Amino acid sequence: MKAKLILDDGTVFCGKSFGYDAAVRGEVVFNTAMTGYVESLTDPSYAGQLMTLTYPLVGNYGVPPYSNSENGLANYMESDRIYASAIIVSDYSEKYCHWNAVESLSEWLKREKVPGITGIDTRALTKVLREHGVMMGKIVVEGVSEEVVDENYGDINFVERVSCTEIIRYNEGADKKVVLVDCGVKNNIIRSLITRGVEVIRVPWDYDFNTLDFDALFLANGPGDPDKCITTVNNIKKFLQNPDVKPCMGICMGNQLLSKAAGATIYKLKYGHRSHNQPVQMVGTQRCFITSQNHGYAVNTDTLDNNWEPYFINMNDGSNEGIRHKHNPWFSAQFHPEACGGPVDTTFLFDEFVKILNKS
Ligand SMILES: NC(=O)CC[C@H](N)C(=O)O
Repeated sequence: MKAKLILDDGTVFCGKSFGYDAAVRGEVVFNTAMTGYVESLTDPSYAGQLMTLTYPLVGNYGVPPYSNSENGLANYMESDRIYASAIIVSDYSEKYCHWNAVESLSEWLKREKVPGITGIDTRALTKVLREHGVMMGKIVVEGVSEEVVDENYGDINFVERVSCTEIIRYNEGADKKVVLVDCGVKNNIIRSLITRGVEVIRVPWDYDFNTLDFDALFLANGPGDPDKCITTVNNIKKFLQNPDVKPCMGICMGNQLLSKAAGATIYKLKYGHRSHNQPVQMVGTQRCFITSQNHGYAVNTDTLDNNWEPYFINMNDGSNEGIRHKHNPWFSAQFHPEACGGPVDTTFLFDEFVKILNKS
């Protein structure tokens, strides 16, 4: 079936539908990673976005099963469904070969009712987005209704849509308890905590966790504009003001929310960071890490309260990549230490967090 991608500035790209045949509207973003379409599609942080992949050949390693491990988390996915609104590729391969694949990307997209378009010059499209900045767009499929929900990405509280609605506990009974605020958490963050021997108490984004009995706080990733999460920021502020100081770590949206609680403001990047090779420098050292990232907003470091300082800085554009408190064990990263771009280059941050926690 013929399909078109129509950007809000009027640019049109023609291709073919290989996913679910339906029209969809969303924020068109690009990701330059060479692999990882399964993890990216199931990352709740992609909610509301049409994900363009610049790497041309997509689909050739198929899709793994949703098999669950004993803790109830899907083994090979970042959540239990596709969250991206659509996928845009250059050259879709229906044939696949991988020891763990059970179906093709097309079959999976169709079953989950997610549109996919192939035959698009995704590098040309990326040039448009880099010049103009990310923008809204829609995919329409020939012979199918073109009606779409007319919402603007920036107006929606996506966190509310993807967060869990009740408390879920993992590794119950472990010595130390970590409250994990679920703004749209990726499974590998939960796995990274469980394998380090702590109990994880996963709470909804707007839950006042300060009322619980716990030893440390973890702020997860999530979709959309962090300025929509006022309730979470107020809960974090309460946590930071508590004289009983407990460790805290944040990732991505977690970095943004912790920074907001520390007085900072947020701005939108022109086209975000979505790739496996974003270089970040640890401030005060000559150490540079190649990191995996997926974010569209950034922290304005200059607006941080005096008790805080930047922890990491992006070496491409100088934007903030993490913050830390000058005296208390509170820190966060804008990149994803749990993601396997490297594959384990920055997982030491989890070790650091649990080491502080076990000492406390
Ligand atoms: N992965 C994330 O947590 C993304 C955070 C936020 N939604 C952003 O785009 O900046």
